[in-house]
Amino acid sequence: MSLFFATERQVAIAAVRRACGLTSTVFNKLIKNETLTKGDKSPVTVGDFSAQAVVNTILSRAFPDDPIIGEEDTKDLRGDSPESTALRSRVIDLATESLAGELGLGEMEEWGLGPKHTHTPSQLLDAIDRGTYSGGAVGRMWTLDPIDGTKGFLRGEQFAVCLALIVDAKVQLGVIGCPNLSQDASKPDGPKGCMFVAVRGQGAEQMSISGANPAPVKIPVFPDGDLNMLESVEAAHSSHSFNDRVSRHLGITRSPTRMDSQAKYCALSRGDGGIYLRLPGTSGYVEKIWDHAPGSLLVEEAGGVITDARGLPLNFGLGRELRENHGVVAAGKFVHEKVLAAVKEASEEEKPNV
Ligand SMILES: Nc1ncnc2c1ncn2[C@@H]1O[C@H](COP(=O)(O)O)[C@@H](O)[C@H]1OP(=O)(O)O
Ligand SMILES: [Mg+2]
Ligand SMILES: [Mg+2]
Ligand SMILES: [Mg+2]
Repeated sequence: MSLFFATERQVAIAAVRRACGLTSTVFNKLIKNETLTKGDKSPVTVGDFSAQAVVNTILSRAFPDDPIIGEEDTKDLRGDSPESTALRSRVIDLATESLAGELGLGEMEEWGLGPKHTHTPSQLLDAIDRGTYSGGAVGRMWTLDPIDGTKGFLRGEQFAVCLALIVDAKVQLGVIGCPNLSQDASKPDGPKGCMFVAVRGQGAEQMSISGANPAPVKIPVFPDGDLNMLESVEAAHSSHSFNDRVSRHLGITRSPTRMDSQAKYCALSRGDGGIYLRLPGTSGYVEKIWDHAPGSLLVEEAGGVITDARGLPLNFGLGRELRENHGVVAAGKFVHEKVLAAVKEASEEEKPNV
């Protein structure tokens, strides 16, 4: 096997693993005033901020020249109000505790990481703000969603820690940690917590969050009548009624599986759902690159196809947003074209969706 991106893969797995551990700690201890509502009305918790501090600290030590496009920034943490001060100190404590753990990376010492190294509060806040890079079509850059599906996280349902390496607008590596996803889809009450790792040209695999039981994932060929749709829980994030219409065109009778976050891409990659469809609602929200970069590579490396609703490739080279894309259609390679045709038919019936 080619060893392209071997170090990046190892570091990204270690960083996502650490952040997954942190999110579980936060969930068990989250108190009411540790959640804020951002300008776009979406929630953000101490978990989102501290997970971004941890992942960005690890990435910046291992790859000091790589810029990072992360979802969060410290605007709400740097103020002097009692709320900001309390939030800031919780974020710093959580990140400090998480970074003090063993990372299992050979170069840890050399990079100034691991149990022997401390990080000052201002270094941790600056690490969060390493995520403010504006992106673009040229060069290496990481993109991070420290908690994708914050609403799912708060409900105790699906969420994901999502990290990808983009080089010249192409996703080369993607790691998604899903602490609440069943390791075996056929045993929903069995052990939970999986990580999905994809490297371009090297395939996709699932493992436990600790790295145990790695196994390749592949989208199966679904017999007709066995397909089903994966979609958001939040109706405001994508149109459920449009998906129903597409399902009718495809003759799908099974009810959709609703799940928060990029866990949907993970489910698709292992055949736990045949189609992921995400058409914009009416709010004018533009999708962000960190919400699709690792998931898109996972789907491709698992043998699937991903485009927008018009059949165009997702363009990760236009900055922080997928500005020129319209929705997302992901499915196995034998199904994708049929889904696009059904989306077209459905949208002709239901302007103004596409
Ligand atoms: N109005 C919106 N429309 C679409 N997606 C949104 C909107 N607000 C937030 N999101 C983002 O959509 C993703 C989750 O959607 P879903 O779970 O439905 O797939 C998350 O990345 C979430 O951000 P966040 O990372 O803050 O949770
Ligand atoms: Mg958010
Ligand atoms: Mg997020
Ligand atoms: Mg997100």
